[in-house]
Amino acid sequence: MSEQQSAAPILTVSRLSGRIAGQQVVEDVSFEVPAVGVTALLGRNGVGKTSTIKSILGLIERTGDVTLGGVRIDRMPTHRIVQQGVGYVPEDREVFGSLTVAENLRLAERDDHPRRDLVEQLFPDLLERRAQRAGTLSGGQQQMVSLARALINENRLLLVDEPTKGLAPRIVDEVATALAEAARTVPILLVEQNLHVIRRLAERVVVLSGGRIVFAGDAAELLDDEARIQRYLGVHDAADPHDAADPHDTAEGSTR
Ligand SMILES: Nc1ncnc2c1ncn2[C@@H]1O[C@H](COP(=O)(O)OP(=O)(O)OP(=O)(O)O)[C@@H](O)[C@H]1O
Repeated sequence: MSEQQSAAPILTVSRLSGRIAGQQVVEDVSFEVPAVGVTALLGRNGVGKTSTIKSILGLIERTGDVTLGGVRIDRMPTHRIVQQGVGYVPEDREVFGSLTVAENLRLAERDDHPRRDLVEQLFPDLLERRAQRAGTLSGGQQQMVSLARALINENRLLLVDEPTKGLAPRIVDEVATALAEAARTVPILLVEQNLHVIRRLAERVVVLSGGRIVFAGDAAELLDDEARIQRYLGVHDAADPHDAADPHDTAEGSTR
């Protein structure tokens, strides 16, 4: 077992279930996230990855035990979970489109000493675009804003949901590089479909299938097993590392 995996978990999820509009979307799921590195949460479309993240955050009705650094958070409202040090980068980015990049970042600042230097170092492009309205940024740039909003505070864990979805290959690489840098400062639970990105970033993977965890362990062990990848994810680990990406990186990232 690697040193990283032997570290005490930062997040423990035990018998977690989640419901949306009375329908069970997460069923009795248990897994751990180590206190260092990237853990990828994988599974076919619609299996409940986003709903698992939302259940952890209390964004949907849930039951089960969730502990952060040994402290139960499953009875807390979302804002208290965030105050405990859980950063969230949602699937649809959710930047404020009519506000500037700088305003988006300022609104996210929670700490007395926001980590502006880190954000500027990780995302120099955002520094140049600080006066630009976020709604006019490309999808990749909006993803950087969303990541920067989570990184500006000192968090104990980041929950990052499909950060490369719909981005062009070059932008996928940039987002992956930013995540790799971020992972040096904070553990990350990452929902991601792009196997190339998972291979690059994740030390550990947790796979959801049929409502259950069917694999939890070394990323390399799963990624080197073509038959299991096909069975669990329904995809090949294709030679073209970017085959999951949309060829267009447009300014269509969601805004509000
Ligand atoms: N707001 C909602 N109302 C009703 N059903 C929902 C809602 N959101 C999600 N679901 C259902 O919950 C199930 C799990 O969805 P979820 O988005 O968690 O899956 P996922 O694994 O993240 O999928 P994907 O990889 O496609 O993003 C799906 O069957 C989905 O249709």
